[in-house]
Amino acid sequence: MRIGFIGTGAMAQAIARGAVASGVDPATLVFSNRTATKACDLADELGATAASSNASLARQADIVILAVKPKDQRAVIKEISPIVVGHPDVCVVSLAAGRTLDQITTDFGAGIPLVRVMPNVAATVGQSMTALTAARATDAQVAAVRFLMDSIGRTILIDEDYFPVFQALASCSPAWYFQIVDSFARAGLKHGLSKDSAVEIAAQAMAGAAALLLAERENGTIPAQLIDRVTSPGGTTIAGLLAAEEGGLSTALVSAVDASIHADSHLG
Ligand SMILES: NC(=O)C1=CN([C@@H]2O[C@H](COP(=O)(O)OP(=O)(O)OC[C@H]3O[C@@H](n4cnc5c(N)ncnc54)[C@H](OP(=O)(O)O)[C@@H]3O)[C@@H](O)[C@H]2O)C=CC1
Ligand SMILES: O=C(O)[C@@H]1CCC=N1
Repeated sequence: MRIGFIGTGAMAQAIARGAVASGVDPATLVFSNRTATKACDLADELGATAASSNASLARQADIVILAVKPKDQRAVIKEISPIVVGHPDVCVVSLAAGRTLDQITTDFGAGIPLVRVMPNVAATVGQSMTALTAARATDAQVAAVRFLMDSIGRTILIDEDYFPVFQALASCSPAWYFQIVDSFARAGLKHGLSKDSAVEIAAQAMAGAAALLLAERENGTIPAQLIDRVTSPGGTTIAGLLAAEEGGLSTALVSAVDASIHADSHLG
């Protein structure tokens, strides 16, 4: 099975490197990119192939991954639809935020096998949380795409209706977590730490908290129980937690998710 990536930016690079690291034969990967040298460089790095055009790539691949920005997707679909339509053995995968299966199907002008995927930036370090949903793809095609995404982190199959909220919680939230760490680092700076140390300290605390939560979740533990484990009576954590809530922490995060869902509805 040959896998083609149209667009070799941050996401395509992460997925392709993850796939090769987890044992996918690089000879089965083919790349094309608007700036062709980028596709060639990635192909050289991995021992894969660069295609001379998006159309040439579509002729070679069983799975065609559209890894371009949402605004560039329609132009790519125009180039490849004459090749892909009418070949149900070819499955198209979209990474684009805000573009629904229906919108993509309309752009192709026919009901081709489609998988919509939403990874996140932590794919670069094999720690993505990735959602998948499909239309008309066979179980084998969905399984092949999921196998690929499993190589960059955790995956979940969800109904497409939940993509906007998933995207906020998993794909936008890394930027919000970076902002939170940056804010903690400023607090560290205020109290005499170097910014660099404060970033390391806050980021490791965040990573440790996430690892603990995911491990304990297996036993049914919920975040509130872990909060109770950290907060001593009359102690420092409860003082800080209440101050953060007074500053609107919970409502600010819910508003962030609402704003992201609203923005998503205007992307397609
Ligand atoms: N970044 C993220 O955190 C996430 C991104 N996504 C989605 O993933 C997709 C890719 O995002 P990302 O990797 O960050 O984007 P990048 O900007 O890093 O990469 C996009 C690539 O597409 C190439 N490109 C643009 N137009 C064409 C074209 N007509 N033909 C071939 N290649 C083209 C660009 O080429 P050039 O080198 O010439 O610029 C660039 O290399 C987007 O749809 C985004 O919504 C989803 C979840 C998270
Ligand atoms: O900001 C964006 O639109 C994309 C979608 C998810 C992460 N980045």
